[in-house]
Amino acid sequence: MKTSTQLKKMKQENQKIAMLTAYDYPSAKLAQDAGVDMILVGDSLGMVVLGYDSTIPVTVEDMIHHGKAVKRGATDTFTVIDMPFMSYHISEEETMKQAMRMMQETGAEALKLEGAGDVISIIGRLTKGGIPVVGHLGLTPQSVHVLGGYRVQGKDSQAAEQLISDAVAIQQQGAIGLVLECVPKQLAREVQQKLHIPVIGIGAGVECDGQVLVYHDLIQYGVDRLPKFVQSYLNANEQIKSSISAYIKDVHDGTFPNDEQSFHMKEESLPRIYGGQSDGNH
Ligand SMILES: Nc1nc(=O)c2c([nH]1)NC[C@@H]1CN(c3ccc(C(=O)N[C@@H](CCC(=O)O)C(=O)O)cc3)CN21
Ligand SMILES: CC(C)C(=O)C(=O)O
Repeated sequence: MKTSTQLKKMKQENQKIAMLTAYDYPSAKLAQDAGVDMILVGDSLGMVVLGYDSTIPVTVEDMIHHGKAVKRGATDTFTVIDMPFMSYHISEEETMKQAMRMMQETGAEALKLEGAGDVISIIGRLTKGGIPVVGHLGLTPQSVHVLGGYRVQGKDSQAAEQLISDAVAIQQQGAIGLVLECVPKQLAREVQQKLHIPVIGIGAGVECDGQVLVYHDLIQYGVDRLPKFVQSYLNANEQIKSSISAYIKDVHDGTFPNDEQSFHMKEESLPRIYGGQSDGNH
């Protein structure tokens, strides 16, 4: 497993970090087997797996349930899990309790928290408690209704400067990494150069220290609209649908199952289950 120290070293040596989300045992296992550097149990879970139209309905319970499955499939990959909507905003005590549960029950290596403001001091508290934290700035989907939609952030100089100072503050609190989502590439480059912790981008250009994508976007699985920043490598939707159609046809046609896919018994065993019909006396 790559540790947070090794991930920081990758940045120093200009080695790009490939991160991918996973939400269950098979996605985690395949991501690990393919060799991803880090896994994110993102709260995008709510949208791509649970069918909500935002990440807001996702609960700590949901994250733990899926996080446990991911860690069973990714025992040897550094795994970050999202603290969901409002689970780190009620009070410091509530935040610490939920963070403790998420770490202890899932076995994840780190937690990710969106935003700055009050979140900055919380990142310091969690770090002091022994929990590695990844920050998340730019488009922070848990605030979609405050931001007024899933839109590019940090486009004017004031917003860009605020984002840079937030990034520095998050690093000062001990964060081990930062996700930058949907910001202009020039701003991402600025943050990448300013920080010594890895900056992982999504819709933030190529000059980040690494990239993260949503698993279901990468393979086009169950999603039908892809954001412009996604690179997709497979159309699982088409392949899965045509496989299921072929199965339906085979069942309807009576060509599945064939004889080889069926279980057989010896002829002489038949009489008993048919009530002994073949002894000739009935
Ligand atoms: N399937 C999926 N992929 C993701 O990357 C993702 C999620 N879900 N859910 C949680 C957040 C929400 N994200 C999103 C969702 C939509 C856009 C989007 O439609 N963006 C527009 C740009 C709009 C603008 O120009 O300001 C785009 O065309 O890409 C971006 C990020 C990223 N995350
Ligand atoms: C899009 C990534 C960065 C994320 O936060 C998620 O998957 O929830």
